[in-house]
Amino acid sequence: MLSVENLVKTYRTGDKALNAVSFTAPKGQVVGLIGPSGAGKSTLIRCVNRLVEPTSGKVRLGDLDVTALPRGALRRARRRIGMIFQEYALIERLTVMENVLSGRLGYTSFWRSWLRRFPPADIENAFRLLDRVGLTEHADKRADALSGGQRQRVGIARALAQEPELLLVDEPTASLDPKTSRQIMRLIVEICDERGLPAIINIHDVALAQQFVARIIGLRAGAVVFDGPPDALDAAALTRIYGEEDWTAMRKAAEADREAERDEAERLAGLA
Ligand SMILES: Nc1ncnc2c1ncn2[C@@H]1O[C@H](COP(=O)(O)OP(=O)(O)OP(=O)(O)O)[C@@H](O)[C@H]1O
Repeated sequence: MLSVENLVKTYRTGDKALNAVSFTAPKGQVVGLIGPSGAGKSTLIRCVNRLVEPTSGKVRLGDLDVTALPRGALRRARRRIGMIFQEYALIERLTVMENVLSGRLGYTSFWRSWLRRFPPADIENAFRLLDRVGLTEHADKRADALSGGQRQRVGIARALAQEPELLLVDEPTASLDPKTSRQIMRLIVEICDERGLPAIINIHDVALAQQFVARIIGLRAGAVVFDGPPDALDAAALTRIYGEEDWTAMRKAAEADREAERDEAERLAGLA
């Protein structure tokens, strides 16, 4: 379980990015983090693994107080936290398999990893993960030969190779088309459910968050102004989070995407 208590981050510039943020995420729960630009979503994700040092407050992962760890222990603790990024952060010239195995680097001795000799158990596990994300036949391809959706699948498999107890996911679909975005969101949510992994997903696309995650946290100016299931995210809640905006237009765009996908499925069914 992840527990965030009264987290505050004030940057040196005086920007108060987080203002007493508190929530807990039990095992297997995927939390969609939404909010306007500058609301503090990235800061929150980065404070959880202390890529950004919180000014005050606590982050606990199980019985581990992440905020109290000295540097060395923090490095070990970060292995327990998998990250998935918008731009995938793959090593382009390495193969899919090598990228997945790089998730094991924190666990393997320097020389073994330098010689790229990973223990057989790690390699077997990497094959299982590639199978789970649907990339078995691409294991030997270079990362730069893959499509965006395939690259994000590698990013997911690499994060899972760490055997994390928490996933932090930063805009995983921002570079993907709507259909691939839905496939990636579905995959992340299914995997978290299978593994009992809690996750926080920073996501701009409200409709996509509503479609896939069980819980949404809305941030505005560093404070939690909504915390609930997707159904409770009505116009009033959206206005609390984003201010006065035209949500009807956004919803219509999402519905148009879904309709296009249904039409395409019907067309393909007709051809079969
Ligand atoms: N390194 C930094 N130094 C100073 N201020 C920062 C820094 N990073 C972020 N901020 C400020 O903190 C606030 C929150 O920023 P943050 O990037 O966390 O928001 P966000 O919700 O992730 O935005 P976006 O959706 O645009 O990525 C903003 O006012 C931003 O200007």
